[in-house]
Amino acid sequence: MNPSHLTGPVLVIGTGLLGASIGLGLRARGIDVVLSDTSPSAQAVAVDIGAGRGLVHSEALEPELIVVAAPPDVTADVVAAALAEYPGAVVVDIASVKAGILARLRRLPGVSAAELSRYVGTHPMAGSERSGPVAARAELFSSTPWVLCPSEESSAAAIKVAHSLAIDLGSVVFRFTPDDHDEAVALVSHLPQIMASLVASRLQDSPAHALSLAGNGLRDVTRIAASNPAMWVQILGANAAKLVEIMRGVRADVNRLISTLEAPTAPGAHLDLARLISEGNAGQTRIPGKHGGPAQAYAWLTILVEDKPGQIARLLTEIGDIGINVEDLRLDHSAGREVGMVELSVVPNKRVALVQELTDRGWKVIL
Ligand SMILES: NC(=O)c1ccc[n+]([C@@H]2O[C@H](COP(=O)([O-])OP(=O)(O)OC[C@H]3O[C@@H](n4cnc5c(N)ncnc54)[C@H](O)[C@@H]3O)[C@@H](O)[C@H]2O)c1
Ligand SMILES: O=C(O)C(=O)C[C@]1(C(=O)O)C=C[C@@H](O)C=C1
Repeated sequence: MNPSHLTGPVLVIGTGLLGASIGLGLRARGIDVVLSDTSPSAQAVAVDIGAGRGLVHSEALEPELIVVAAPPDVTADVVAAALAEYPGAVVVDIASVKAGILARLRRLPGVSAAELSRYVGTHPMAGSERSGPVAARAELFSSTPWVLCPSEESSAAAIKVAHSLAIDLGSVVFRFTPDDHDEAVALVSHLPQIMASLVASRLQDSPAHALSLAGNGLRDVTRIAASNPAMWVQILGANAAKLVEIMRGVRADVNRLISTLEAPTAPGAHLDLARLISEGNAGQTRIPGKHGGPAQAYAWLTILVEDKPGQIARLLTEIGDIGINVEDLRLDHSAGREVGMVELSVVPNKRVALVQELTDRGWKVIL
């Protein structure tokens, strides 16, 4: 592991999924992490999983960096309080929306331009549909984008510390204005959340026999529909104007598609359906691959495993021994059969070798 750019201590305020993951990642680099949360149980769990030590209010703490990882609607006020209480620290927040937080900070009485020079708004593009410190992972940020949105007031020294945090946690750093950030995440993060929730909400009252046929298509599209409503109310509300613009385009497409499906044999109907799918193909191939690099189509293979403890661990250990990197992994079960299916992807030029090696070792690979 390379030496850390941060020296610490780092105070993390808000020790849920993101705050505790940041704590775990920094602790793994040996940095002193101090944790604080308005929920004593969230703070205690974060301490218990090793994300840092609890803040002791009598301690004369002089943090190098404060990371505000609280919900978006309290973020500006928590940042302001941190700037005032720790005059030597750089303060970053990691909330999912940026322009509104900066605007509120500038409006808050008592937040001077000098104080704002120590603040940088940031957003790690990594997370999960789960909340709370129990779901935290030290590796959450590895190879994922981390956006820095410095304001005109942010000092070069503060931006450098924010940059160091992202780099120490293994992220790829991007720099956007707060407004450009909000426009980008409306499309790549907030719209997907809305579409996942819309699709999943159709399932609420659907007959159980229909759901028993659910496969990976449905799971892929709805994973994030399990996200925390309280958090997303704040995110969507704070980015409403940017979202409305995109959703008007979605509405026009949905209306067009409804008209097409109402007369599926009419001239041009098949062409319109083909257009939907191929426009989707064109957009999907533009999604970058890991490490912020160019899009890469991975090759998938499916391995049948006995449905008993330890089989998947054994499979992954053997793939590790073979020396091929697994890029993605999905698990599935055949209804009513004592067998599981592990679907995994690798870079295309490793697929044949992996199939051969696994077959030689007795695994049943479905091509
Ligand atoms: N979940 C994601 O996928 C994700 C990804 C990137 C960024 N974010 C952003 O990170 C932040 C935290 O999200 P999360 O998923 O970790 O949420 P979470 O619900 O898991 O944790 C939030 C924590 O903040 C605490 N908190 C609330 N008010 C506080 C206050 N005034 N002072 C101190 N602590 C307070 C809560 O008790 C809770 O423990 C949010 O701003 C969110 O927009 C989330
Ligand atoms: O992987 C997920 O669960 C996420 O959706 C994380 C995700 C995203 O949209 O990429 C969600 C919201 C955050 O602000 C940042 C990351």
